[in-house]
Amino acid sequence: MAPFAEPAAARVALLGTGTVGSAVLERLASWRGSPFAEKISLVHVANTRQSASDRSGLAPAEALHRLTLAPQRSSLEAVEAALAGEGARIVIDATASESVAERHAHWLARGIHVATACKIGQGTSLSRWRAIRAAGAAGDVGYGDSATVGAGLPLLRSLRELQTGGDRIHAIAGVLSGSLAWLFNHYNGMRPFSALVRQARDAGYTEPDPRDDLSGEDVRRKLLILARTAGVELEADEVEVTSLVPPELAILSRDSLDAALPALDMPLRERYAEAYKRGEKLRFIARLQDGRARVGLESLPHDHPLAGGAGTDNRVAIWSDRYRTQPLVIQGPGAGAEVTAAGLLDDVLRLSTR
Ligand SMILES: NC(=O)C1=CN([C@@H]2O[C@H](COP(=O)(O)OP(=O)(O)OC[C@H]3O[C@@H](n4cnc5c(N)ncnc54)[C@H](OP(=O)(O)O)[C@@H]3O)[C@@H](O)[C@H]2O)C=CC1
Ligand SMILES: N[C@@H](CC=O)C(=O)O
Repeated sequence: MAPFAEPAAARVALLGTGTVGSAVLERLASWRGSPFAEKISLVHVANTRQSASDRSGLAPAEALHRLTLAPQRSSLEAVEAALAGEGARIVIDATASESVAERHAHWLARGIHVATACKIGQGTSLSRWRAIRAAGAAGDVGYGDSATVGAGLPLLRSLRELQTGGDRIHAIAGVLSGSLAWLFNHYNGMRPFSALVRQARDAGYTEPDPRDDLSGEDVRRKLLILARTAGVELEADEVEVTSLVPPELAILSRDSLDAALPALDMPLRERYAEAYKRGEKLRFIARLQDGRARVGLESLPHDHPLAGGAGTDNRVAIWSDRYRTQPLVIQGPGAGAEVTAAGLLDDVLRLSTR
């Protein structure tokens, strides 16, 4: 390379073209002609069914169309070959896939950066979290996880910066689910809760299976990521989780779920009525303190600091050495395609110049 030549654009593979993946493509397309676009070359796009690769770059606005025409079946084996070439290599994980998460450490070990919205990599078993951390450190590659908690809100970044500045994290508490925040901000006992769940799903706030939100599993993963980032290396089963999903709903296949959602209605109407009588609000809260972690629905006084916010707002309080009495509070939209895609692409831009 000539001494002052521009570095090659980072080569990017996007896995997942659903709610978040499509928004990533839209944001990339909106960068056309801007300096951001020059930093990134999209060379591979895949969902579960198909994949399309082009070494000279796929136009983001046409990527979904290229995918429908692609003769190539989707295979995770193809990702490395598709990324081969000069410049930084980055996988964007916009799936909710166990098999994609299982490969994060592998890609890092091969010198490929990973930017992920999926929490299964860092938010499930401790051994997988450690494998990802170790592979990233050994390969001097980056793992972009901003979108995994708070859909890109500066939560993980703040925890890391506080610790880099010498603080110990004492406790974390707050609303970590955008869909549950939206549900409890809108539920007033009049419309059935199940109807609101359908609306949150259709707006793209829930996980592909909304039971992952309602059961507290998604919040468990986020709390595990926050706790581990704060130096509290918990195993998944060390988080006490109280689910909102009745057993008869939990056992159903995804295909039969929609019709059975009204099973949520009566128990939540009762919880709401009790809270209302006391002048309180229902909020789905995650708490970490003294190495103990728990997640579940709480009834909070209406003026409680964690009861505020609107829409899909996450609201998270962090206590540390410098924020000993009054916590640092971070609030903002915690779900939705656009903010999540923006968080992912912030990470991609950072990784592209590492
Ligand atoms: N929605 C939100 O507000 C937020 C979501 N996230 C996370 O983003 C991720 C994606 O969520 P969302 O877009 O809503 O989910 P969707 O179900 O809309 O999209 C998932 C996509 O992943 C694809 N996919 C699944 N497995 C594979 C695989 N092995 N290889 C390639 N593609 C695969 C699916 O393919 P196919 O189309 O063929 O089914 C689909 O295109 C989740 O992990 C979620 O937790 C994080 C923050 C906020
Ligand atoms: N389903 C999640 C989406 C973001 O992680 C949520 O509701 O917070």
